[in-house]
Amino acid sequence: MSSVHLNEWQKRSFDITSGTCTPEQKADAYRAHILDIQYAWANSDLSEACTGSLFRKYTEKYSAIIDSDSAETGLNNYADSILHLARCQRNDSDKWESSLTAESVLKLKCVQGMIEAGTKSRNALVAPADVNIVVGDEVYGNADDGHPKFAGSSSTNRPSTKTSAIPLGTRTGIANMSSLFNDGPPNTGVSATSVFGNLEMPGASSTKPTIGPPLAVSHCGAGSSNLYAANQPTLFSYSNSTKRNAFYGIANEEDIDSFQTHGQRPQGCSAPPDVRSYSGNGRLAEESSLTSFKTAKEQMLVEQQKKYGNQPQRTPAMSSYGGAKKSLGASRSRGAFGKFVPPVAKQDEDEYGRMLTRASGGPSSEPKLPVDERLKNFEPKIIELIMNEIMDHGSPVSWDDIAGLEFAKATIKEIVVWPMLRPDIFTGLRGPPKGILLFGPPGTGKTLIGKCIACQSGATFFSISASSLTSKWVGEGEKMVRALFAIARCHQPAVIFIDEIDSLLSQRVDGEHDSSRRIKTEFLVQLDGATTSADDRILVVGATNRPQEIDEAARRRLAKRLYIPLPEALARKQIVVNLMSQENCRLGDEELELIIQQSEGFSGADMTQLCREAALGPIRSIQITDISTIAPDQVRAIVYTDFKDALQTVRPSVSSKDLKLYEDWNKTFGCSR
Ligand SMILES: Nc1ncnc2c1ncn2[C@@H]1O[C@H](COP(=O)(O)OP(=O)(O)OP(=O)(O)O)[C@@H](O)[C@H]1O
Ligand SMILES: [Mg+2]
Repeated sequence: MSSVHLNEWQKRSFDITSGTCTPEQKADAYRAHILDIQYAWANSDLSEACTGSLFRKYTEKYSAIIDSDSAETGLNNYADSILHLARCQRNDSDKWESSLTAESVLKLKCVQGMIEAGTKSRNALVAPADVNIVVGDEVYGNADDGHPKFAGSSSTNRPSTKTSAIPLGTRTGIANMSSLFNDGPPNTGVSATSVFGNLEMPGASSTKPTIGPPLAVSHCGAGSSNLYAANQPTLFSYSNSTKRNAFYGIANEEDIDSFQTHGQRPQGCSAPPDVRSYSGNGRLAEESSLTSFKTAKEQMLVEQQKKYGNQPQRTPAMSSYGGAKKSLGASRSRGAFGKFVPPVAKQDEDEYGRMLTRASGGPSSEPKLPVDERLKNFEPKIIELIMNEIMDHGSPVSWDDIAGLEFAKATIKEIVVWPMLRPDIFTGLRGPPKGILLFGPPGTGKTLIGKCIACQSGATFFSISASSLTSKWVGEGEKMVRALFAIARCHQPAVIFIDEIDSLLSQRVDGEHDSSRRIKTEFLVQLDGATTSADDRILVVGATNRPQEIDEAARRRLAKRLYIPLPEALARKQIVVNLMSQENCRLGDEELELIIQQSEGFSGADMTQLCREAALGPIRSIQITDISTIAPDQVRAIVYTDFKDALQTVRPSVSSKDLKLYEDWNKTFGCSR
């Protein structure tokens, strides 16, 4: 070798042995050695014997690094970087276009051979990978018109472990293949006509009985039959479905049906070949079937068949091609309709009965047949809706939590609590009214009273909003109302609290939508107790801040109309004291009085808002930088100035004009003294 080469060689050898080289560098160095050896040999610098010896030595060293999967010393055939390399490669596959055309396919040697063989040889046409088809000796093509055909006569079958006899069609039972594929998949790119020319298929038109010899078919297993269904360029057909099924044996019936093409193709005609295999890679299915190669789809089908046995499996590729015949109804058991459940199932009704009985607190064995009977007239979904979504179990509220409103509280206790406790005393004229209307300005505690009734009355409490009773489905709203009262009757004593009742029972006007009018009417009927017995202990409590909008019929039925006014000074004081008792607050009596004076005209909600705002005062006085580190007990107490600041921003939400309206309505329709 030249001195230059030797120097380089020595340098590389030194690097390799120094121990600082990475496997990649070592591999490169050895590869360079090998190239040098080849180069020297080519220049006759090395003898053949020496070249062979060196070449072997360094190739072994090189391979030891390349093939080793050791992370420290090997490259594992560049496994880690191979993808990176691949990514760097230019890839023009998206620009690739198949060179196959209708003409070029016909010119393919294999196609030519097949057509030729079809005319001359009885065995040349179909030899799928997994199905051995033996055609009797007498079967051969009739080449009088140049088109391959099967002609049948008597034959002997080759013995097979699992055979099905399939008669071949005579010429009269042969359909033109081109007509069979006019409805074929558009993605084939090559029409079947062009693939096969005017190749005629036997038995496609099966109106006449086939008289040909039986075709012995040997199945290689479940998977193979499925594979067959997927790829078979089936150039024969079956005269009826029984025979067809006999042919497929244990093959999946849906797969078979997927061969049924749309439209004109007559039932019982031959299954189409998988034309995609012609257009996709230019290789005939016949050829592929002769090898053991399986595409991923084929393998999947085999796996599915193994997994699910004979259960019908719908395969997308197939259904996209055929399957029109069975798609109606057959697919109902799965897919979008698979989960459909009829809304009213007989057994479900009984289950609802039991559920309702359980929900009412009694053991499931407790006989409550009359109750359940009445609810059976309602759709379970409506009952479920009311049971699950309307029954309210909110956070506990006591009467003391409601500041002021002494008269309203006393009246409600009289109407709701006592009769519930002593139904035997509150009978006849002393019987409680069936409806209460709580009306007043916003934020005065009407909803709060409803919650308190829920907690304190001991009755089953239904808290519903008008929107949950109205439905976009015509007729559903009335059913909801009826179901609500029916369920309430099953759970007596019961309180039905309807917040914002004005939206449900607003005055009926001309041009109003029919469904909302019907809901109102139904509600009034139920409210009137027309359908309830006198002993029913159901109370309807409505709350509204728009009493003037309530229908006069509804107003009459809500006999106790209680005005829930703005809180008086004492009530406002109680709200502040209640809320501040949970906080670090230092307010003198005088300061408290000042706050109460300055909050004249505030509603209960406004007072709550004032306290919230004041509570933020100490936080606002903390430096922003200290906020993240300050301990909670270091935050200063809430003081009068915080309230003074809060009063600058919190204003009363009820105007004196609005207040006048409520007072007038109260004077006209209210029950307050
Ligand atoms: N009398 C009260 N005592 C204590 N807190 C009250 C009182 N009134 C109102 N509040 C406070 O105001 C909040 C709002 O009250 P609530 O929701 O009961 O008002 P409302 O009368 O139903 O108003 P709207 O008519 O707007 O529905 C309550 O959660 C409560 O914190
Ligand atoms: Mg309310």
